[in-house]
Amino acid sequence: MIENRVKVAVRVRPFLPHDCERLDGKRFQHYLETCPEKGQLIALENYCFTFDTVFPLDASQEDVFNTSVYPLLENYFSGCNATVFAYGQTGSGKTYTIGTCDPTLLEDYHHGIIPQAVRAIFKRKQDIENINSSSELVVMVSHLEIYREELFDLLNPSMIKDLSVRDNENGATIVKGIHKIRCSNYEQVLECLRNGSASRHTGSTLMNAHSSRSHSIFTIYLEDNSGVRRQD
Ligand SMILES: Nc1ncnc2c1ncn2[C@@H]1O[C@H](COP(=O)(O)OP(=O)(O)OP(=O)(O)O)[C@@H](O)[C@H]1O
Repeated sequence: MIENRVKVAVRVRPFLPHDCERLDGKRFQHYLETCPEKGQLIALENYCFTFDTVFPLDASQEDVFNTSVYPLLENYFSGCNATVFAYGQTGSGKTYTIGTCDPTLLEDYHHGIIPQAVRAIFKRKQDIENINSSSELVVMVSHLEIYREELFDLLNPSMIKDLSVRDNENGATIVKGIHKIRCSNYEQVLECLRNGSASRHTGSTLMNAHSSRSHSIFTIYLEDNSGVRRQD
């Protein structure tokens, strides 16, 4: 049986203090019920939907990372691409879960997918280098924003006009002209994430006072410059 390569995980964010204010004294009621054991979400007590994973309401950032993202690192270190993307209405918790907010302002417990993935990548890179001293793994990052159909290089804001989406000779879709920054440690990647996120278009919506009004793609590239194809 071929395993489905696209996996869908559902996270329902808990009620927050500002939700209570909006309810104006009315009783709390979640119209969604989660049933993590069966991977099901029940809406309005009647409609049942099944997904690869449904997280319990109290799932931590670490639970989400360990279940949905950590397993991808194995293939990532073997040279495969992996994408994690968050989809949902404004205020539903995409930014929080992906972790593009500045992690230095947050307790470790709130660190989202990107900071946790970066930590795991550098740890794994170090382990490989300890075993094999000729190993030369290079980490680079880019940060792209798509806003009103236009591309913005968040790590090089002055280069607005020169970006274009193309297929390369291997059939992969690339963003021509995007600036990649080489990073040697967790802190350097996080600085790129912080700087890029600060340049994003934001606004406020009825559901979220600090709403991202665009899509952003933070890419972590891993290059093996030792010339040896990795088997692990
Ligand atoms: N699982 C969670 N636990 C605690 N707080 C959360 C959780 N998910 C989201 N939040 C909080 O909810 C608020 C809205 O979340 P967030 O900004 O991530 O939404 P969003 O989907 O990115 O919205 P937008 O599309 O408008 O940018 C934030 O204050 C965030 O800290």
